[in-house]
Amino acid sequence: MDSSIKRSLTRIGSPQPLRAASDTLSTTNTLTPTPEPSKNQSSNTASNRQNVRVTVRVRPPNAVEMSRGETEIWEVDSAIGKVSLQPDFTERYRKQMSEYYYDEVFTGSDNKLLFERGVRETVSFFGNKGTVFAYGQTSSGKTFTGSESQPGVIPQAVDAVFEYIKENKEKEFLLRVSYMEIYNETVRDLLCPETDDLRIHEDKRRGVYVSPLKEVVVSTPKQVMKEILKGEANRHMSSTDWNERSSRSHTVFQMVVESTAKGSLPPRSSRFSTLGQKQSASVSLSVLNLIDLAGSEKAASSADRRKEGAFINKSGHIPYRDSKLTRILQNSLSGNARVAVICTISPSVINHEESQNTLKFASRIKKVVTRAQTNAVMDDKALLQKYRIEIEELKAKLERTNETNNKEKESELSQMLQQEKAKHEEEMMEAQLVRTALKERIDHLTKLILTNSSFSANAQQPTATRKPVVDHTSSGGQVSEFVQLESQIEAKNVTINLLKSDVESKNQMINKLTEQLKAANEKAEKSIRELNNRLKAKDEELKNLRNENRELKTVIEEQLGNEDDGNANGHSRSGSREYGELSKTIQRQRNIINGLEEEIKANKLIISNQKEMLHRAGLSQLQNNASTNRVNGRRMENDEYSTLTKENTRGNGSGNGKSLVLKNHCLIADEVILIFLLLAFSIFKIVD
Ligand SMILES: Nc1ncnc2c1ncn2[C@@H]1O[C@H](COP(=O)(O)OP(=O)(O)OP(=O)(O)O)[C@@H](O)[C@H]1O
Repeated sequence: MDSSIKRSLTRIGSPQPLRAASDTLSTTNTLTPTPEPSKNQSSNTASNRQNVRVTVRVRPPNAVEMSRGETEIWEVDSAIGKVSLQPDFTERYRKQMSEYYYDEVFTGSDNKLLFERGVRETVSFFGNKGTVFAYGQTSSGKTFTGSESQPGVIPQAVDAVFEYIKENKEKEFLLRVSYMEIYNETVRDLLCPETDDLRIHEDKRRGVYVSPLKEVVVSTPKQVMKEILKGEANRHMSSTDWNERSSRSHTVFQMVVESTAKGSLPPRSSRFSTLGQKQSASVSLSVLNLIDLAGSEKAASSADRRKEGAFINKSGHIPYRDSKLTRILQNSLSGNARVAVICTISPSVINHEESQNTLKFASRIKKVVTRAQTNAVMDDKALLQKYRIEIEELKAKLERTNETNNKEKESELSQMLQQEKAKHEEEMMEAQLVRTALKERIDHLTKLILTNSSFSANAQQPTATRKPVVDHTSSGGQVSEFVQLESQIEAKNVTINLLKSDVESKNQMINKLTEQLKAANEKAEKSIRELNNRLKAKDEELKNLRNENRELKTVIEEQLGNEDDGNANGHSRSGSREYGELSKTIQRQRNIINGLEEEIKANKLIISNQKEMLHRAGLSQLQNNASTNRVNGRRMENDEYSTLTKENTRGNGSGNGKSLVLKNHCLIADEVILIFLLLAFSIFKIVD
């Protein structure tokens, strides 16, 4: 357990307030000294009069004390509750008291025994207020007594509360915890340090209380310890020197236990009387205070600390009448409260004076009698009741809401159900329609598609007499027909896809051939153009020669006419020579013309041959396309292909995949033919 937690619940101030405490105690109305302190006095008194239970523990010598060889000066007799000076020291300290009696005295380290004998009764006294103090000088063993390690008093006290709750099955409980610090007369909320201005209030019902103070509802011991840790952390954060501060501040950790008999809350209907006055259930409040009082032993070290110590002295007096702590603890120290004080002392001679002061304080406080009364409250502020009432009210509200809404909900629900039903029926109808439409469509498609695979088998049968694919005579048959049709459609789709890919490859091939044909056509056109040009040139040449011939002929004829005249005039010889030359020239030209004509003829023949070649090349390609239809390695029979072609050309317009394929084939073939026709036409045009 964190030492800070231990401190928070075990640290109690030094013996210095004792003198004042005894003075104050004797003057209080609620806390009155008993005449004879004796062992177990509390249990010997009347049942409603309880002493403050005082336990004294003399711790064993610690390692330092032993190493120094310090002498132990105190003796303990647990059987009679006596703490006394060793006989060797009675003379030395003769001015001091030499023996004291308490409810319980201990030495050693048994925290369990100490709790059982010294504290449990106070903690378990439900219906009242219990306050546990630890008191002693520094290093006397307060932390050890309170710590978790053994475990100490604090965890055992918390466990005891929960044990009690567990055992009391006929009751219901609500636990809330708070943690506050009083430093320089200012109250701080350690569970909510940001809260300012915490004030002490008092009213007849609740007595003295601090507000606004955060109270955390807890349900396990672990949660309680967690809140203690949280509070300690806040205490640390608010101090630059925690040790110093802790010796000057008081802390009060408070557990409020609300309890009521199960089912004791009046029913909702009877909570209001006929006069309209609200009735309350009886809720018992138990309060357990775990107090860490400021120490004062360190304050004597300087003037300032003395001043501080004086303040603490003033605060440390029971009942702290004029201080905040006094007021806060007023309820817990008044008549119906139980107080357990654990005083710790060192065994060492060196601490003799401090130990004497502690023992004196313990003696005086032992004389205080508190009047224990059952703290039954009729308190609307009790959380348990508030929660119960809230739960009841919420239940009632829920009931009312249920009642008023039930009919509406019912009609809403039935309306919704009807709407759902109608919607469902509509959907069913739609589904049926879709199903029928699908079936019709499947039938239709099946008829169309089946033609491909069953053509060969049913080719000779008229469509009307073809065998049905499935038996439609039973509903089971319809389902299987449906399945069959679907599988057939699937198969057709596969075929269609294959055909499509085949068409694609064919298209590619045709494109390639078209490219080749185009190139060949261009080449042929070029050579034809060249030949044409040459023919034109020859024609021109021929034409010129003919003209020349004609002119020569005219000249010859003229000359022949002149020769006749010349013979008469003596020029016949020279005339016949010119004639002979002209004749030769004409002959030569005739030969040239003949040659040219031969050449033209030969060229025309070449052109004609080229046209024929191109034409044949186109046709043979087309034939190849038609005869080498292959689908994924499956050669398609020519008759099948032609059947498909025929089917396609019949043009049923159904839009099925196969028809498209066939159309595609025909289109391609048509394109090729058209190309060749255009080619041929252009060639002929050129030639012509
Ligand atoms: N009953 C005991 N049995 C064994 N050891 C003890 C006992 N009481 C105290 N001690 C040891 O003595 C030393 C001082 O005790 P502790 O820290 O509890 O004193 P304290 O009163 O809390 O001191 P402070 O006021 O300075 O915090 C510790 O080492 C502790 O373990």
